[in-house]
Amino acid sequence: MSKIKVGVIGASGFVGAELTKILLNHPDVEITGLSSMNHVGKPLSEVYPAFTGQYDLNFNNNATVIEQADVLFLCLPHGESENLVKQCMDQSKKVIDVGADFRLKDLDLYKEWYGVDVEFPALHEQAVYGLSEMNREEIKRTKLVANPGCYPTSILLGLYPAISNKLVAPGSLIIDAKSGVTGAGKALSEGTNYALKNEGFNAYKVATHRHTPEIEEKLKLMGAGETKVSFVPHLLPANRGILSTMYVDILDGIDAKSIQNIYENWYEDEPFVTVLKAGKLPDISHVQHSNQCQIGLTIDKRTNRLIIVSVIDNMQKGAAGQAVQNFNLMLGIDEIKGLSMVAPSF
Ligand SMILES: NC(=O)C1=CN([C@@H]2O[C@H](COP(=O)(O)OP(=O)(O)OC[C@H]3O[C@@H](n4cnc5c(N)ncnc54)[C@H](OP(=O)(O)O)[C@@H]3O)[C@@H](O)[C@H]2O)C=CC1
Ligand SMILES: CC(=O)N[C@@H](CCC(=O)OP(=O)(O)O)C(=O)O
Repeated sequence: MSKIKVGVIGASGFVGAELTKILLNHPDVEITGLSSMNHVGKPLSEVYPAFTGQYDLNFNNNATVIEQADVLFLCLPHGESENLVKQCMDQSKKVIDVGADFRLKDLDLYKEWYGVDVEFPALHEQAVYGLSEMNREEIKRTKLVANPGCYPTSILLGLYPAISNKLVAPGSLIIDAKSGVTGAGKALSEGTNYALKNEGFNAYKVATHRHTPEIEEKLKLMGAGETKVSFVPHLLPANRGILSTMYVDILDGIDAKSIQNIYENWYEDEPFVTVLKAGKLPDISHVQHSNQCQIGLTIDKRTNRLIIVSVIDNMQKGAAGQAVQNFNLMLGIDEIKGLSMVAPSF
């Protein structure tokens, strides 16, 4: 079988580099181009010396990379993708957009939270939200995937069985999440400066983070109805990983064992989601560098709350790994191909 020609737009960024690393080990892929804005003409190894002596390719411009590939991954800042996706689709390419431009179906909400005007609404209608475990069949049929945000991936996977099986009263949910600093991308601002953040730990964008409408919109599709979430992200002094904790009121009459069983059965056949045995809790170090999500459940009998703890690697299941999972689905390839299943980090 001839290899699939793949280009990475914005390969000079953290997610683009992580994707390039994954794609290099994907047996069905030939990387035909890597693009950047400020590094065109320079080799990948100059920006990421880890590639030295292993693999190299000069960064090219977007138009050339699009032309030479059949499938494009876009790893760009918000608002930069829409135009380029239009160019890709006009040339009949398949696209996985890792940024936020196509995640929200409600375009008024998108404008409100991102401050970006939509130029091509029909493209937004076409896009399928790429939470692989939720929309697998639609992803297989689409030409445009909107890869989910990193926080929403961990949160939605954690809540999916409880919401879909109506185990909890969605009402208003409390979500408390922590992300490693790679979540902020390569262009480190003062907010993620090592000297300022190492040994520190802070909440940010409390109840104002742009992932809030994405979480609410997708929870509704899972059956939650009109739900509001109080979402509080924190910056963790670690490179990678997201740990999200969700607190939800259990509906009367549902016991701990049933909830545990429903979760375990729901994800039984999922290669990238594991529900831990009762009493066990996940740790970001158990999923770093892999495409895994691990979920631990606790029933707080005193308050009648289900407390769900969900962990992922923001660069893998939260971005590049899930993007390749969606690529495999779109191209009819085994879903796990090229993806790291287990990657102990210690
Ligand atoms: N980091 C994470 O954990 C996650 C990130 N995402 C999303 O993925 C996207 C990329 O994030 P991340 O890699 O972290 O960000 P980075 O800031 O690390 O990288 C963005 C890259 O985009 C390139 N770029 C910007 N504009 C253009 C353009 N017009 N054409 C070509 N290249 C361009 C820049 O290239 P250059 O420097 O060469 O100009 C830069 O290297 C964002 O939308 C982000 O929100 C999603 C989930 C998780
Ligand atoms: C730690 C940190 O700063 N994280 C980023 C979110 C990660 C990200 O890149 O957002 P998308 O998934 O929407 O693309 C933030 O809070 O803005």
